[in-house]
Amino acid sequence: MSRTMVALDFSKKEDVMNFLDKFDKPIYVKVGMELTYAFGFEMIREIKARGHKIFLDLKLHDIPNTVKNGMKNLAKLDVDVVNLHAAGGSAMMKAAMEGLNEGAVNGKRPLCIAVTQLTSTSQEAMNEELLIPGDVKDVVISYAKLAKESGLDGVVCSVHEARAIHEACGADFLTVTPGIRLSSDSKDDQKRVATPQFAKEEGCDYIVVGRSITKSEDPYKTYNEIEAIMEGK
Ligand SMILES: O=C(O)c1cc(=O)[nH]c(=O)n1[C@@H]1O[C@H](COP(=O)(O)O)[C@@H](O)[C@H]1O
Repeated sequence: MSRTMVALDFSKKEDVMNFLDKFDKPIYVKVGMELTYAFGFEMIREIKARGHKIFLDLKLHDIPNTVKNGMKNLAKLDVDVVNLHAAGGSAMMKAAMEGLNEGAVNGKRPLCIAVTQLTSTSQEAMNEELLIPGDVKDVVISYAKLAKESGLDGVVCSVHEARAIHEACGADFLTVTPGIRLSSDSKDDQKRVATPQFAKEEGCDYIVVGRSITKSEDPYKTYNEIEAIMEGK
């Protein structure tokens, strides 16, 4: 199965389906706020029916009881991965895992990963706007440790932190890395970016790629080129 999760950040349902029509084998896709808020969970069922794996990226962040019950309902969708913000703290993350276990379908719950610091957050913004002192890498590692202690399966981080997270939390602790750009691409709103090649070298388990694939001239070709790098072919 693919190590490239394609962010399906499309505004029209037909664009999603046209994109998926190009693939004759299952891939990993990420469904986020844009699609879910526009089309609801029906979209999840349609994508699942085509055999694709789904990372449902709704980044929960609320009081523990609310997150627990929200996660219980997300688990019932039988998606492969869900996420939350580590900034919600250990009580929230532990509650999320309880909810996921309660909602598990046939004894199988989705994997749960914690967003550490968004890849659109720069060192300066973290220190000066969010008032979190220190080095962004150290903060990401400490959030990753908290997520691990809270029973989560991994984190969302930038490529630049993935190696240190594996060293601190173990090789099995998943690192899922957005902020991926080809060397010719614009960074857009992302700050902590890296190429697929560097992600592969740093041992990232999965990369999340949106615009570099979906806005490329030939998305199918670009996907295959990126996936070949991740698979080391
Ligand atoms: O949780 C995420 O997926 C996520 C976390 C993060 O720190 N940064 C980040 O970009 N993402 C998501 O990854 C995707 C990146 O899209 P592109 O910048 O177009 O490749 C978007 O759907 C974001 O919502």
